[in-house]
Amino acid sequence: MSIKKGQPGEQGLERVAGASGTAAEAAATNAFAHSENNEPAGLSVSGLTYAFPGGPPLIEGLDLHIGQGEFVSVLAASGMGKTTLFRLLAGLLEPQAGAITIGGMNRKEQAAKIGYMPQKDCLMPWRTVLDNAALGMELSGTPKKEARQRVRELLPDFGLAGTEAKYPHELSGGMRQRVSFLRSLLGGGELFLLDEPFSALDAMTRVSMQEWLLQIWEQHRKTIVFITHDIDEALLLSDRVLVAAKAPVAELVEYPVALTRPRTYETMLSEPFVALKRQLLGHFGHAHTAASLEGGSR
Ligand SMILES: Nc1ncnc2c1ncn2[C@@H]1O[C@H](COP(=O)(O)OP(=O)(O)OP(=O)(O)O)[C@@H](O)[C@H]1O
Repeated sequence: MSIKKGQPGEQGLERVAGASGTAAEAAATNAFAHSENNEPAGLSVSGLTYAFPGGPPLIEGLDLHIGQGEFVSVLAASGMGKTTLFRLLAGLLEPQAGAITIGGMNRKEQAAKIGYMPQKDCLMPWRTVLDNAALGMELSGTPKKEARQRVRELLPDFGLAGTEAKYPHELSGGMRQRVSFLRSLLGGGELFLLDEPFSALDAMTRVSMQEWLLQIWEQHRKTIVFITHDIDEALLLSDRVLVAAKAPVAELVEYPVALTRPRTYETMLSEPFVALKRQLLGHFGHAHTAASLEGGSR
């Protein structure tokens, strides 16, 4: 099974977003855009099937393609198997059937390109920000001095200026997530699987992290697959939102998000944004909420 289109969009919302010309151009001129073997990091999944031992299938015959440089969110009800899908993509679980390729190559050969970020960051508590962030580069063979220099150059972009000698326990949740992201990026990460990375953050920090992630993505144009329960977050960030229709997950319904970029929090107040939100609320059966967004008080 494959991705199917969501309900027809409102006026101006039909453009199928994806690895656009601008994304490709950005990739061509960006030092981060390709890792050493110069393969792009589009993700393809075909016939993916998984069940936990003794359990019913959670994912059955799923096909999926995410283009190089795309930002795609996955929305689904709790327990549908989003984290399981990510763990399969990251190679932490083995599917019973199906293939996963990255840049046309088997996922296993591309493991170094995958940055999997679970909800809780996995920083090493005994390492400073500088040493945590440099770890990815060091593991991929870059001399320590050079890795540290690269980290120092990028700390300000990641909102981490002045933190290089700090330890994880001295940082806020948002700062820890940014160190973790920087480590993956510098380690050659091309495809980022972000599993509700902001869910543990307070509302204000979450907003600034969303804006920060958009800015970093626009600079570096990595491929990002993002799990969230939050429709606003999915729409603000993504080129496409994929919704799991029913269990087992055999197909994902696609909602292209053709809102202009760069996007900021103001975008969420715009009419096209609200129109898309109405569609998604409708998808999840919140007909009353969707109707009230139309201005009615039914
Ligand atoms: N190790 C495991 N063994 C058996 N069943 C599991 C295991 N891990 C998860 N499950 C089950 O698989 C289903 C999908 O879990 P998963 O964590 O992928 O869902 P999810 O969509 O990410 O949920 P949430 O949005 O609540 O995080 C759930 O019913 C869960 O109980």
